[in-house]
Amino acid sequence: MPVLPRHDLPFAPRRASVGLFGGSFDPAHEGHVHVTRHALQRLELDRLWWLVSPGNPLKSFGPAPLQARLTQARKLMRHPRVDVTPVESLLGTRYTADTLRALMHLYPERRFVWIMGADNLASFHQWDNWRVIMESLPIAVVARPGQQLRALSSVAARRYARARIPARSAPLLSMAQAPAWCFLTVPLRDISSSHLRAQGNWLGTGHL
Ligand SMILES: Nc1ncnc2c1ncn2[C@@H]1O[C@H](COP(=O)(O)OP(=O)(O)OP(=O)(O)O)[C@@H](O)[C@H]1O
Ligand SMILES: O=C(O)c1ccc[n+]([C@@H]2O[C@H](COP(=O)([O-])O)[C@@H](O)[C@H]2O)c1
Repeated sequence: MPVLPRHDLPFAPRRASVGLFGGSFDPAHEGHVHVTRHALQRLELDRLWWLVSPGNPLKSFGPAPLQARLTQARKLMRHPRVDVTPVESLLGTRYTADTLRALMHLYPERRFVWIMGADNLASFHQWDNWRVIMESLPIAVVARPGQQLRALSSVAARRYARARIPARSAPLLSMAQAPAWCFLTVPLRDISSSHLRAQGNWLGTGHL
């Protein structure tokens, strides 16, 4: 994996709360934007970074080229507090646990929160070092159509049931000691990258 110059890493002031929203974004869509806007607001975040992944380690097929996904995602996600970044390429990491360890080392005193859709909580126990992730930083899980039951009955949700905080306390999540997680019920958006790819709307060129 190419390791790019680290001076391209995003900025966050010390003590800032920063949401980390990892994904393939192949392509990015309105569902991602929707999650981002709700997370910024409900978690009262100072910044939110999209971590456009070199490739999900659990997916057998590779995504479109990173540069094309970044270009398309940056056109779609425009917000003064959001950065769309290839952090994992810059750091040379692929697994989330490694990425988080590197970010926490590079950005001391920031309050990171991991953000993911409910489908990812359902399969979270298959991630590399998932318990280390759970115990490293607070996590916000955002509702996704058809995923609520799977997510809330998942291995991770059950194992960390006592670490769940109520949604009304979401503004406190970035200050909570891990393990701590919260399920955010938001208006549902039934949209996915796989659906857009199946429709042939995304050719992986950076344009939709
Ligand atoms: N419509 C949506 N509602 C809530 N969360 C979503 C939605 N779409 C994507 N996410 C979340 O965004 C993150 C990145 O997702 P990803 O880039 O894989 O998009 P996707 O639509 O799930 O892609 P694919 O269909 O290829 O699996 C994941 O945490 C995922 O759960
Ligand atoms: O670290 C892992 O084992 C791992 C396994 C599956 C997914 N992830 C991360 O989860 C995020 C969402 O992935 P995806 O492909 O569903 O968009 C993205 O940042 C991936 O790198 C991480």
